[in-house]
Amino acid sequence: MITATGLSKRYGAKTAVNDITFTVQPGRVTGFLGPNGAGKSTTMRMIVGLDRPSAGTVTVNGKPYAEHKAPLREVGALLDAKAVHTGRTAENHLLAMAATHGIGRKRVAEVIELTGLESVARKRVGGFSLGMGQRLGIAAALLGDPATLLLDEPVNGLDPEGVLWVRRLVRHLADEGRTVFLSSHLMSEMALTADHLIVLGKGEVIVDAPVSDVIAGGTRPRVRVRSPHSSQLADLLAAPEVAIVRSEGGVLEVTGHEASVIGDLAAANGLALHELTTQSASLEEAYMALTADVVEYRTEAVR
Ligand SMILES: Nc1ncnc2c1ncn2[C@@H]1O[C@H](COP(=O)(O)OP(=O)(O)OP(=O)(O)O)[C@@H](O)[C@H]1O
Repeated sequence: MITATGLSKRYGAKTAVNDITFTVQPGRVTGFLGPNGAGKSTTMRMIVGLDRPSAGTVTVNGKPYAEHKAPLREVGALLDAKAVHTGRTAENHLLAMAATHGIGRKRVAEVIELTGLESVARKRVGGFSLGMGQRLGIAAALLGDPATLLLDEPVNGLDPEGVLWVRRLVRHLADEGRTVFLSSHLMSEMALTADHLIVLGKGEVIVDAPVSDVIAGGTRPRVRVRSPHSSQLADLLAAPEVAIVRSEGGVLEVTGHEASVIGDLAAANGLALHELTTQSASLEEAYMALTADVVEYRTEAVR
């Protein structure tokens, strides 16, 4: 479990993190989101004692990181996959880390296997691709079999098979009762991986809620209807709070009516339907709506 209470970090005049309070619960995957510069990396660094809070506290499994006698056994962190001695082999890197905590060769071999690094374990890390570096970072995070995992952009640089592997791995770790806290800029991936979301904007928590609530709250569901009588149907569906977009092939995109209402209305008027689908809203849309006011580095629309 990770608990932040009134946590702040200032760099000179710049407030990177402003009085945030949140708990990352065990047994579920919590996604950590926010626009560039929102304070995610700063928060993660404070969690693992790499940055000192200007105010407030953050604990991992009940204690500040620095007070744990064997921190690798409490929290495994993937913060910067490139922060590895490039002259070492992957195996030697893991053995060196393991030695600081009295972790044996057997566990090193286990995490190498778990992360699919067997074929490159004796190669120098300097020659690793981004994806291999990520796998090594995840292997290092898992080394101490920790109850809490902190993964900053774990799918960065991974191929589709690697992305799927991370998704399954974090799900498995959460199902074992561990606390999993991960950041990603890939909303579609986050929607598939996380159970709960904490969203930062300009150093403050703007959302702390289940993924399903975030998606449902940020967007109105759309229903796609296809009918040979689409014009007649559109006239019947028209109402002040209802938006209808007509497309080719007798397709209507309806916002403001549930699929059941549309189906019943069509049946009552003897209008055949060839398709009636509720389009699930995307996390990306909900996220964009939520963070529209807190984006610090705005880009111009491409013309
Ligand atoms: N060492 C530092 N000195 C001064 N300012 C800093 C320092 N580290 C971070 N900042 C500032 O603090 C703010 C938060 O940065 P942080 O890297 O935590 O954001 P982030 O949410 O991780 O962003 P990104 O998605 O781009 O990684 C930014 O405005 C950043 O410029």
